[in-house]
Amino acid sequence: MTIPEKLPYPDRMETSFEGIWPILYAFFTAQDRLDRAAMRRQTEICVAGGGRGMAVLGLATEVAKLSTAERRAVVEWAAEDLDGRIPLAVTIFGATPEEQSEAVAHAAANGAALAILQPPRDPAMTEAALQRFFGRVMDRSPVTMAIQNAPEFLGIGLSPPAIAELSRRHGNFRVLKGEGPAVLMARVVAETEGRLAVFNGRGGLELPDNLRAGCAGLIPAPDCFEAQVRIYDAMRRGDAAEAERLYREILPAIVFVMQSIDHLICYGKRLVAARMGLAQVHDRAPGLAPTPFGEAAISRFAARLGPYGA
Ligand SMILES: N[C@@H](CC=O)C(=O)O
Repeated sequence: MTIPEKLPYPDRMETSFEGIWPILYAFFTAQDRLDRAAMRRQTEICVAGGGRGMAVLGLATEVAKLSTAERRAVVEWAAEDLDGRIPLAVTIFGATPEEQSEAVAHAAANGAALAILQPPRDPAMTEAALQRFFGRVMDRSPVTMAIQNAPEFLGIGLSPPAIAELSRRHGNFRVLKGEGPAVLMARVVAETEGRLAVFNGRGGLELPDNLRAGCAGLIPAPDCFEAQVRIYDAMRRGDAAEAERLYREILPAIVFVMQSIDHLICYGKRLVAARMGLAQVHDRAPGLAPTPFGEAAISRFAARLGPYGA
């Protein structure tokens, strides 16, 4: 795909980047193909449960295990299923700026409001080289840009001052998707001086404290995102006591699931499947195999959370 210098897509700057934007898991069939029906069902759940937006192709979507054709299918299905009801954010995966620019153009052509650049999986890359890499993709992008900063999960990332510098250099870099403690998010918020809407992930760990730190919202997997929408709303109307009460209810499930990304993919996906009424989960290798103990825990959490409303 050729990337035109200036792309004819509409200005999407009006999207308000705040609130809870659940990110889809990748569900597979017994034949190891993406499960179209389960992907559609997740989108319906995200809309019905009050997602302010929806995201695809992050760590929860197992982006690194998908082929280019599968990544494109996930974006196209999400756009088709959302049908403009809430905005779509697409995580961008690729080893070179050119590959990432092609994925950004594809996301934009499918109406994405936000493209979230994941660093290339090259832990040897210096911070300055990573800034240049992101900058090259940002300069050619027709959509609002974010980066996913998850050094603990990806082995590569930017420090708060480097994020701030990148945001000063590139006016279309307006959102940060972090995966880190609330204390770190507070630093990023302070250093970027209001230029970025800062989201955290990590399944929603520390949600009330993330909001106190100045985060605009959260990009969690859908495990218990409707409760996170209620927590977000309670914090925004100043009812911290209610937010903390709701947070205490979901915290055991979040802690259980969010032990690592492999754990999230194995058990978080099973929690969503149980809540959706999906009888079986087919894992794509390589990945963590569930144990009977883990599956029993997921059944307990699913019973406590109940089926999704949609
Ligand atoms: N933000 C994560 C999910 C967990 O919070 C992602 O990128 O998938």
